Amino acid sequence: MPDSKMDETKKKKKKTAECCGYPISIFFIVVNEFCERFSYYGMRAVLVLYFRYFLLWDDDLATSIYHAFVALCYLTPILGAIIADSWLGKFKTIIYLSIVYAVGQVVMAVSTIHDITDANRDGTPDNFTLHIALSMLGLVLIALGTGGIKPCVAAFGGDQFQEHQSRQLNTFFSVFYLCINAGSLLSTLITPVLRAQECGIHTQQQCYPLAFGVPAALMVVSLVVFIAGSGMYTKTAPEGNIMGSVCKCIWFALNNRFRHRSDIYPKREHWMDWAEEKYDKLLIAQIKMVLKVLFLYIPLPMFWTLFDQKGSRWTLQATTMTGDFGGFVLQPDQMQTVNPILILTLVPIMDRIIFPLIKKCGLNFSPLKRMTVGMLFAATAFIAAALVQMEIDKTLPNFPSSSESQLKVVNMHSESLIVTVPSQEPLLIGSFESSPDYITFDQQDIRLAFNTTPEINKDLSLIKGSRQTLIIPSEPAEMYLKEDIKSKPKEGKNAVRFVNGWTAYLNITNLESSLQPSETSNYTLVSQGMRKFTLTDGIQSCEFSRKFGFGSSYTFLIPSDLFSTDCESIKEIEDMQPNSVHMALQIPQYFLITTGEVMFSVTGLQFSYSQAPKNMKSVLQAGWLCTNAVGNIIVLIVAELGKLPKQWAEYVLFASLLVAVSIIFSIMAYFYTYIDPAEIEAEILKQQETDPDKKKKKETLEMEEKENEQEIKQTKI
Ligand SMILES: N[C@@H](CC(=O)O)C(=O)NCC(=O)O
Repeated sequence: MPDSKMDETKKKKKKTAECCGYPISIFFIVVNEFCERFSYYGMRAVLVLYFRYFLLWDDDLATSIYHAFVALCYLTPILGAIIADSWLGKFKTIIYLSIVYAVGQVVMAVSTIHDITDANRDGTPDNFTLHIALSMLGLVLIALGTGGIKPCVAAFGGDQFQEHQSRQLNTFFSVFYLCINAGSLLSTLITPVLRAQECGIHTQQQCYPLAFGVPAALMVVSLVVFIAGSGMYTKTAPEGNIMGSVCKCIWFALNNRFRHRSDIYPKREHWMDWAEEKYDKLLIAQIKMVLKVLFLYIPLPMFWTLFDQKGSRWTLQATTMTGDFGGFVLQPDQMQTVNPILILTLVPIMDRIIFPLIKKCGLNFSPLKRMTVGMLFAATAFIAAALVQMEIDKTLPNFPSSSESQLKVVNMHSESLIVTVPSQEPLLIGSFESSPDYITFDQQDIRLAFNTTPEINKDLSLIKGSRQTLIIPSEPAEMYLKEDIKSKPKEGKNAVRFVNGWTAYLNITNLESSLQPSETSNYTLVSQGMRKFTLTDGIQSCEFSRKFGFGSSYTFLIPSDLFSTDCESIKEIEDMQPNSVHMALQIPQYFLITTGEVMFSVTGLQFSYSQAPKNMKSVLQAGWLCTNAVGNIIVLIVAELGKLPKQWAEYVLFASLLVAVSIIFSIMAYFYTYIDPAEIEAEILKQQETDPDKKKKKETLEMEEKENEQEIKQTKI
């Protein structure tokens, strides 16, 4: 850093106003972070639902685009860091990219207004392409904004502290993390509630504009708060195209090393020292510091690979559990809020009690050791998840394998039937009853015999890997196969369907279309709790109510005396039992992963700041965030493509991989020596002042740059 600039920064630092030992300016930064994280997590909480139920994408497309968006949010920090460190400085970068971010959120909110293209006023958009284009534009702007400012805000916060405030600096990173999680917790609770409201100009629909609009408003608030603190910040000036210089310097060192590969040249301590002929010692030293830390980051994505599965695999696991806590009911995706709640309690406990206690015991719990222990905690969380999975598996139905087929028989005929099934005892099925459970077949082509007069023999061709029900209507010869669901219904919902034994068509609430006599409806999904269905044939009607748990499936048989019994004669066949393992069993795994997160992530954030040279603080923060992006990409590739047949085995595999990676990381950490970048930089600057070669090197560099420029000009001519 040029001496004049360093003096300028020092002078500015002296002026910062303090409160309880902290610079007042950080108040604006943490409030800004709170609002920004509210905006980000709030939007994320309803994003998949928007894809699924507004844009009507299928599950796979919705989850892939969601993960790709999250990965992009953690890749763009590198762009933000380059802009900040080389061009605009952190302050301006945060302002400009926050504007991009807020615009993105507004575009996103606009894309969710169905009325803008709903010319026929049927409640659904007429021009999906416009909504998709707007939402993709919004998401790209959001990813650019949120990712771009992320490395700058943490580093900018760190810049507000002076040398004598190192204790407060560490506390700042913890408070910063608390704000992230307070924002995330509140928005994850609030935005789904906003979405559940109904709104619209021509027709009332789920209120996505409000669910996306509130995060957009919070982003504007975040920007205003940040600007409000403008007069109080310590702003370090950018130092020109530092990334360009870093790349050129590394390239030169590599080239020079290659040119001098013969043994006749004396070895140098570090390969970067081969840049000494041309580049400043300070720059070389700074690059060495950054490379050392980046090298250490190589194993870290594995932590995020496990951590980020709490939003996917663990939420899916929760859908196979019950969330009835007596006084309140927790939905599977709400289980994720346990993480920020635990962060809000664990960070102060760790900071105030656990870490000081460890220090008092004389143990050196250095940042890298903390991170290793954090990884091990995350691995244990996955072992806990595997144990929970084993408990769940015991209660799951016996679903068919890919080579098997399963069949159930439902008798809507007025008399009992004896059904002869290959390699089974004959089944006696009463009127309006079903066979006790699904029968599994290794073959697809089977022949069934029925004791009707005349006897019926039916050849069936079953679907491999499927569950089917053979419906025998009042006229047995017209029997037909209906495909059943073969996995737990999504999001902890319940799958229900009706078989119409009434003599006329029926309209039933929640069903897509009316049901003809003897027809079986498709499944409709209903949430947990008391649900009411109204059945009507256009003349008569009756109501049928039932309380549902989580993850069950039922076939309701409608008898011919439906209206005379006021719907009470409807018979239920339980195709899939409701979930019985309680979601509370997931708390230990959440506790372990969050403890791991506090040790790993909060420490990593501090470590990345403390070990970075002054002019590359944002770059290292970006490097740290990139580990998260790579982790997300690994989730996409490994977890989505390479599924193991047993979910618990996949959890154990991930836990083992993280243990292996943490061992490698601990070895790398053992050889890492902590540095004080400011001290090293000051030392080199001092040496350089007395170094006669320095001036010469600078002149050579300037001459080479001029020559390059001339060459470029000539080529243009
Ligand atoms: N614990 C997470 C927040 C969450 O998942 O709700 C966290 O702190 N992430 C770090 C971030 O910067 O968002």
